[in-house]
Amino acid sequence: MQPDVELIRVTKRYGGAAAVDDVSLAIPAGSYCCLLGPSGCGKTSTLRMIAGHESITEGDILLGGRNVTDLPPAARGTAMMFQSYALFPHLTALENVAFGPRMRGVGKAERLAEAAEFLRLVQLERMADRLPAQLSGGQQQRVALARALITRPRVLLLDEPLSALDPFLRGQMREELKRLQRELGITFIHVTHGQEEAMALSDLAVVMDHGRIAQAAPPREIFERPASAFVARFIGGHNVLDLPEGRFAIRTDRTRLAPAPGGPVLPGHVTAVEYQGAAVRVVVRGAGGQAAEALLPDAVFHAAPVEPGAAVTLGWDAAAAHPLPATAAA
Ligand SMILES: Nc1ncnc2c1ncn2[C@@H]1O[C@H](COP(=O)(O)OP(=O)(O)OP(=O)(O)O)[C@@H](O)[C@H]1O
Repeated sequence: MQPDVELIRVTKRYGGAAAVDDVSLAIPAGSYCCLLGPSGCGKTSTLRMIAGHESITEGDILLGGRNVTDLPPAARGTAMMFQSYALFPHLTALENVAFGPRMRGVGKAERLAEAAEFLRLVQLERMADRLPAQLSGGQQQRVALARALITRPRVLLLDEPLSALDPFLRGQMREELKRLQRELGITFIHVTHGQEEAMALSDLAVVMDHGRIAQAAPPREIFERPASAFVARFIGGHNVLDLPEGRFAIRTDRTRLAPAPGGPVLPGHVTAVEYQGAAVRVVVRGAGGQAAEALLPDAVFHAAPVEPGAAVTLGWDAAAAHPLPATAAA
């Protein structure tokens, strides 16, 4: 299938430094793509270049096979949803959603009917007459979403859409975004700091580091086969260990406080024990000062509990150790 969005050797320089450095990426049509990485890695610059809000220093961006590199935002077929919802405070929810069609000259009755349909899509039809100040953060965000979707974009761009919400609302809104993307069948590109968010949402997760793509793959592949120590550390859930056989990423949930028969081991001392409900996280300072941890099912931990200071030997099945390139920084 032809990719919906294609970045071909895209670079963005602000002054001298490259914020996005020779990035190539193909995002399949109708997929949920998350751009993730630490602060300053170039996620937002990449999104803004796709939207047309930022010029491209070098390279090309194709949307649906069309080169949009030099097109203004409105001519691209994208819509952007921002972290701050940027609703008009003096307009009702319905009028906010109807704003796009109003600008396009759609008649009042028609645009309000269309806006009502999109408010229904985000399950907010009962709040149609409220002003933004009379809505919760999550509700305001749904209005912003409806306002972006009413323009019928082929690609919806979302810049940290969940970061202003409390954890409960964030979970709800996450489900909502995924449902909408599935129902509408359009491509979503979503910038996030959060690996959990990217894991939950994406068909394609793109981990960025210093303006480059560290790995682009379905989230399960990234979790099971991180391409570098940076990726393994960033997505979490892994110990990155330098062993005599080389450098490995070993999932913390496959690490135990006992040697696996014939498997590798790391002796050390417990430095912290953190109860997490279904699991207990045991942090260990291993031989040579390497930090590692074991995420144990609660029953396993409580069958043989340990305390900080205890001498332990971490073990794992040899098959659970994923080899990493030795040169990877970070
Ligand atoms: N308008 C600008 N002028 C100069 N430098 C910029 C500008 N916008 C971004 N940068 C720099 O480009 C780099 C990438 O920034 P960008 O906002 O794309 O990163 P990010 O991954 O989205 O970060 P965050 O998660 O903090 O939003 C950073 O080093 C940033 O300081």
